[in-house]
Amino acid sequence: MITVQEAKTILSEIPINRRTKTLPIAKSIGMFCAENIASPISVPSFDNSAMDGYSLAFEDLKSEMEISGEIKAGDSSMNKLKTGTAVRIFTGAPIPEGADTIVKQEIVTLQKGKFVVDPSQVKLGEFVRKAGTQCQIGQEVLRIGTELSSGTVALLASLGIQEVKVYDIPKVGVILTGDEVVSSDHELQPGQIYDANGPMLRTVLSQLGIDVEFVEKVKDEAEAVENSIKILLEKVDILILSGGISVGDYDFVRPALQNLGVRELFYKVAQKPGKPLYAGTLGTKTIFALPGNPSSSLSCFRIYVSPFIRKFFGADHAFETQFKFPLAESFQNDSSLTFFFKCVLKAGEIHLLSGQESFNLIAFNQATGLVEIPASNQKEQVFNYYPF
Ligand SMILES: Nc1nc2c(c(=O)[nH]1)N[C@H]1C(S)=C(S)[C@@H](COP(=O)(O)OP(=O)(O)OC[C@H]3O[C@@H](n4cnc5c(N)ncnc54)[C@H](O)[C@@H]3O)O[C@H]1N2
Ligand code: MOO
Repeated sequence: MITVQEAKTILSEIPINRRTKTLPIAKSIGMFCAENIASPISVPSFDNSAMDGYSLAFEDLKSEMEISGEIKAGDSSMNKLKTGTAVRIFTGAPIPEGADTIVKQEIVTLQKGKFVVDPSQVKLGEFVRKAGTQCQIGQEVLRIGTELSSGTVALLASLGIQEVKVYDIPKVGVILTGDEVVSSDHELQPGQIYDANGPMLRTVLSQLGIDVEFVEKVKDEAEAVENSIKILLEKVDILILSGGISVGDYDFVRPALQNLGVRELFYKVAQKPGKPLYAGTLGTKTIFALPGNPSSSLSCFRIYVSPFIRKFFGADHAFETQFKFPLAESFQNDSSLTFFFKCVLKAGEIHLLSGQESFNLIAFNQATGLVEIPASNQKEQVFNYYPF
């Protein structure tokens, strides 16, 4: 049995053949950039005013000056300042040739059509947005591997860039096992349970932007499980199985994967829930078998599968935990397993929820995320937190 960290390391080292595609920038949020982008223009492309006010040449500044014209945003930048005068100007408008300073209108009074100011309040070069201050033509503005955000869309749009090359999302297949599991449009017969993992996996995958085209329910029979895996593996990059990975007589998933030549990366992680987690590869394909208990499935998805999918997308540090918080009340984990507890993060502290059993989903409904409590936690002050 391996540790949580060992499992993460193994998964983070699986080589990935990323595909790329080109998307309109507005559809690229959450994807990762697959190209370095240099700016095709300088921004701003011309010196312009950061304030509504008056533009002038600082060396000609006097307490009273003639106003020789007006420039508004969108006017041509070919205006030339008449020496010794001020020009009315608005935010974003091009600074006229010969001017180097903007005086904001709040400190100016107009007397008989003239501009009147206290010169001691004006600074050379103030409120001028110089050409190229955001970026120069040819300057690298986006690097490969950057996650695209609404901020990125604004940046690229400001440069006149309409499309961006990103890493493509993986094709994902899901196979549900368990003869007792039925969908919610059936009436429950004795011994049956409703399928929680199917809708849950569809939803968490769709949150990642992935359509699961192939959700199959397979019979708990060795041949059926093997066939189903074989067919689906041909179509997908990542295959997720739910259930049938433990040691019972009807747990056919692991032998089926072995028969199909899947290379086992690990089976069983020293954690609760989700101890019987399996991961393997076949060529460029990665296979996860999640333990059937819904809580174990969701927990393993969040801790291992979701980062792996994000790595496929282009997130190079997807397995690094970003958040650490203290527990509101101390908890001693005396077992040899790492616990992933459903919890609520509130005011910077983690509150553990009651009802942590693997079959119990009540706490999942209330949880904002999972907290990782390592085995024999003696000295930890803060704990890894995985938001949903
Ligand atoms: N002798 C042992 N038995 C078990 C061990 C063990 O180490 N030794 N581990 C236990 C742990 S921990 C877990 S977790 C489960 C994992 O078992 P499987 O992956 O084989 O899952 P199943 O047996 O198929 O199902 C477990 C449980 O979950 C329910 N289930 C399955 N699929 C769904 C679904 N789609 N929606 C809702 N619920 C589902 C299923 O009915 C079972 O109750 O093994 C323990 N046993
Ligand atoms: O670890 Mo199992 O996932 O406890 O129920």
